[in-house]
Amino acid sequence: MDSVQKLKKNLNEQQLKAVTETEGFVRVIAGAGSGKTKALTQRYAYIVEVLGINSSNILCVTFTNKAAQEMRKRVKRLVGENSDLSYITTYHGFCVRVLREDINKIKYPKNFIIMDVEDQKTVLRQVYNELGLTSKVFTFKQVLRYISKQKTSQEYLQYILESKKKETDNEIEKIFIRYLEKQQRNFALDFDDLLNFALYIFVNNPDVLEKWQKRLHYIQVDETQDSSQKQFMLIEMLSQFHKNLFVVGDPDQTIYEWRGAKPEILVDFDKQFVDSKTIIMNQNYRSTPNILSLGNHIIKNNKIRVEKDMFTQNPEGVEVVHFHGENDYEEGLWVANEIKRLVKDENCKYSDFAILYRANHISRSIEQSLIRENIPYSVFGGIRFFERKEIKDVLAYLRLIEFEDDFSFLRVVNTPSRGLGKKFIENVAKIAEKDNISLYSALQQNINQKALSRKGAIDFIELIEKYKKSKADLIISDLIKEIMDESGLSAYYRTDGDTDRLDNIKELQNSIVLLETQDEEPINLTEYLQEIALYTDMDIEDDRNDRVKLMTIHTSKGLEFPYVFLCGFTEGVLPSAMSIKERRAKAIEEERRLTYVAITRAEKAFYMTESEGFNFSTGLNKYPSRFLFEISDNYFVRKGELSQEIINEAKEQLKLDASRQLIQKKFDVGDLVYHLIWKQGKVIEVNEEKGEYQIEFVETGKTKPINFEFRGLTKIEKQTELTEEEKTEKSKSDEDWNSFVENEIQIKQSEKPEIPEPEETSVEEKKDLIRKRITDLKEEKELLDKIKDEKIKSELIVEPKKSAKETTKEQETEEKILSPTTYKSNGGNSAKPNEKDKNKLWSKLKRFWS
Ligand SMILES: Nc1ncnc2c1ncn2[C@@H]1O[C@H](COP(=O)(O)OP(=O)(O)OP(=O)(O)O)[C@@H](O)[C@H]1O
Repeated sequence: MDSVQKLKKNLNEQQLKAVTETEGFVRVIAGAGSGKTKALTQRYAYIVEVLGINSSNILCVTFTNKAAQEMRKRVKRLVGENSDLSYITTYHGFCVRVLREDINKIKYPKNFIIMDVEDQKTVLRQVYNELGLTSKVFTFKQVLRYISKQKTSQEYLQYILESKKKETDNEIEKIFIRYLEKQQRNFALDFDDLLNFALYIFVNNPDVLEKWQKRLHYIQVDETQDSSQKQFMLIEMLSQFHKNLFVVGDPDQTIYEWRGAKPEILVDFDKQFVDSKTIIMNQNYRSTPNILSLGNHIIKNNKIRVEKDMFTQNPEGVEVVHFHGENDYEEGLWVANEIKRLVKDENCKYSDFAILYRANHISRSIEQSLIRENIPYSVFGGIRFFERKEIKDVLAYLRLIEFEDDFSFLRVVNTPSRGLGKKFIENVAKIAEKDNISLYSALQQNINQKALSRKGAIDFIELIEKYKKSKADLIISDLIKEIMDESGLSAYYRTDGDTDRLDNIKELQNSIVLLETQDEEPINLTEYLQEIALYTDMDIEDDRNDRVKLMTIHTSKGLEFPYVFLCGFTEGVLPSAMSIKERRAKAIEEERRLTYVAITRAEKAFYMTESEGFNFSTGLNKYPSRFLFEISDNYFVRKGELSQEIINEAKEQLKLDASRQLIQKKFDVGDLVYHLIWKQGKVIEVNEEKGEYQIEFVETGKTKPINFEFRGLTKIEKQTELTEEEKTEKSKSDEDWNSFVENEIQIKQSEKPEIPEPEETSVEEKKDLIRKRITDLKEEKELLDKIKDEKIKSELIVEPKKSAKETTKEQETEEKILSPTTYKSNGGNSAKPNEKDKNKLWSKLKRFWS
């Protein structure tokens, strides 16, 4: 067989097209399981073997290092050992190649340093020392996030590459500037710099750009849906000479939009490159028709996508199953038993199973069931639930209170930091050894000794003693809550900025509440800790390769497994509470794509499971995911009883959310608007499908996409300079506005609240609610005042007045409500708004609260 035949072998018609269409701009929309990797590697080999192009003239960009390695391995099999495959790389990898060759253009040495996160932290440590800061002000994590955010724009390059100086009073900005100075002095580049520097060199050195353009005859991009704007800008620049650009991806599998991925690059590729060709690879080789139709059925509900229906010629297979449990214990147990049954009846291995979830904390109940049922498992790209730091910390507090053991003492005595260092612990240890007592007793009995009598130590002893006395009066879930608050652990994890840790602790509480509500007898702390100890010390003898794999859906991207369980298919988990709260149609679409990714990982069987109970993250009862209700009954069979009552409640909840989500556009093209940060701008595009405006801001000259529901945007009415008389009127009306707001607060305090509150709310809680509402109301007023002040201060662009027809009555009222000064003219002589306006205002404020 000659090499052409070899490379065309086993390809379907679309794959063959993708392999042989080598010239021009080509886009391949490759659905899940359609053999994208196969097409990409064969195409690369085709260019080398059949067209005779040297591999050093082909750039192939992948999304991860792992994908690049895999691809190099496969290509090597096709083209042999001797080709240079170093241009099969990631975006970062390619930028390093460019910089190694051309960084001297910006007077950096070719042996510049690439910093990893640890190096970044070392630099920050130095900066903190110099500025006399501690991590109490900002954690490294917060600063690193800030630095990365600043580096999404290229502005900072002026400070390191063009020696522009910057003064600031802002603490975090000061840290950033020092960090940049240190980077510059050491010729050190962090990961964000790699792309920015390469782009900077290309933009400012046309000769360098041309050299690279001419060198790279063919460019291939994998997972294009996950590329960011800047990454694609680099590719586009490079492809401008030979104009051979091949992009492949699946917009339905975009799951990194939150991190800057722009699926539009792939979706609108044909618009950007009008002569481009599009190939749709829609034959799936991975899954059964049942699994695939479920995926197709769900993803159809997304609006931003390229229409494509996947098909397969694989045999029918078994039905998709939905299991509903009464609680997460039942859910986990059902999954474990189903795995055991299949291993026994279908003769499959544990490694054939993957358990996927949206959020890490979901693994807790599943892990407990797997351990109980003696099923070996490993957590892919993560840590087992009971081995996570935060869980161990909380349990150590409980253990110390119950058992006073040394391990727990050492773990928590300085967590969070109480300023008790190594020397201090050594002193305690000496006494413990001499008196043959526990470390805790040594400290407690000698707390008045000079060497031990530190504030941190005294507080710690007081805290533990308090709970040793009161533990009998508290249920364990309350005990954890109080410890978290009083020990400072809650605050510690909150400032750490890692919400996953707090979610995991809530999940631990959740599991205890479940135990407490299930058992008639109150559970005893000793028994509980002993049971938990079993989970932290798993000693199942097993073949390390034959284990069930647990992982998040994000980690599962690009992988395939015979049997897949999607667990925790619960509203508030998938879609996540955050995406629901943000109320962005876009965020919900990304969550739907995650569901699609999970479904399409399965080859033989797919299960979706969820359960009733209480969700600590959302503070609400658990209901099945909204996506489950999007699936018609004929696509799956149900196991476990899902009562009509739960279905009704869940749908009611969704209706509530939907009514909140129906956020209409408030502005039209041409409207002048005011943004709290970027000040004055003009709406130049309204995209109803995406729910966003494109706004060009006067001060920065930049255009930004702003969501419809963003509250910090107000319309600027046509306004001319106020006369003195008008200014006096205005200030009078401001007083009226203030007294109106005060008055409203009083009226509302005395009225029965319009928003129904749970019956069991205590008087204290009600007071808190009211206080919160008053604060919110005041904040709303301050916001309005600020906008109003700015409006008057700024020199406004005068736009031709709109015709009455263009502005609807409703918009008028809405805008009047937004603008306090309009009350003056609204009711004729009366400065106060009329009843109708008051009600409108009130409902607006209610919306603001909700
Ligand atoms: N023409 C073909 N004939 C038979 N099997 C194929 C063919 N093309 C691909 N496959 C098989 O289909 C499966 C999916 O392929 P691959 O992993 O490349 O898909 P993908 O498009 O990268 O999927 P995803 O985007 O969902 O991760 C693999 O097991 C692959 O070997």
